[in-house]
Amino acid sequence: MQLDPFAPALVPAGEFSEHDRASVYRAIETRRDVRDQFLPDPLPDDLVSRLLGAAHAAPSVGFMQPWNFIVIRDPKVRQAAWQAFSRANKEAAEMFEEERRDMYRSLKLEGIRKAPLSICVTCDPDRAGPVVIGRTHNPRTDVYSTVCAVQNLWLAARAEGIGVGWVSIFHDADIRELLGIPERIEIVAWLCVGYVDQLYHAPELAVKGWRQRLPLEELVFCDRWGSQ
Ligand SMILES: Cc1cc2c(cc1C)N(C[C@H](O)[C@H](O)[C@H](O)COP(=O)(O)O)c1[nH]c(=O)[nH]c(=O)c1N2
Repeated sequence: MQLDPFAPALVPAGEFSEHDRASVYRAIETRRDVRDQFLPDPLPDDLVSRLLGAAHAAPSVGFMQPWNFIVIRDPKVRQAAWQAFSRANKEAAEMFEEERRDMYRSLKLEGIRKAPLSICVTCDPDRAGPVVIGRTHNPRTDVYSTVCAVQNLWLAARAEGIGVGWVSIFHDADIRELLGIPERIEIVAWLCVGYVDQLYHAPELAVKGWRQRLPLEELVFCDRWGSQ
């Protein structure tokens, strides 16, 4: 898309009404990682386009826009992804200390088959050539940018009544093979996406006693690492 050369480059920032502002914070505060609450209703194409548009509006290093979105509806592909998850999840359980293992196994950590749609988000490190503004001294900023796209999608989905669940318990090679992703492309996220009518009031891992939200004051330093 070409920019209109006659349009003013700077426009008034505009104000958010109190209601607008509250809506943004409400989306942020009530966004949840969804695993089991997905409804089977299919997502209309225009809705999916809006979510992808929100993702594509994310900031990116040097305006690199390194993302791709693989939209997966085929139940056979989702079934195969679930099998890959199951294999990795069995291995994952073994990595936790014995006292935590049973609890880990009791957690639901994906909604791959229940959600009618999955979106695999990838990062192309070569999208903007070998030298990119802002990435010259930290090559990982391409992935950071892609994660910003995921978060935009997640928040837009919340406002649309759509739940999103991020699944990362996979062997990279399994997903690469399943979706035909070339080696040079980085797999960033597998997102389960679907309508929801109920959400946990707090992170499910907190509700289930796995881990609680940390006090913000402990995470904020003044002027120097460790100084509060
Ligand atoms: C990079 C990354 C990877 C994962 C996640 C998140 C992120 C950011 N989360 C979701 C995670 O558990 C969740 O965000 C936290 O527990 C906080 O809960 P809310 O997102 O606030 O509901 C997640 N959840 C899950 O059930 N299975 C998973 O494999 C993953 N993987």
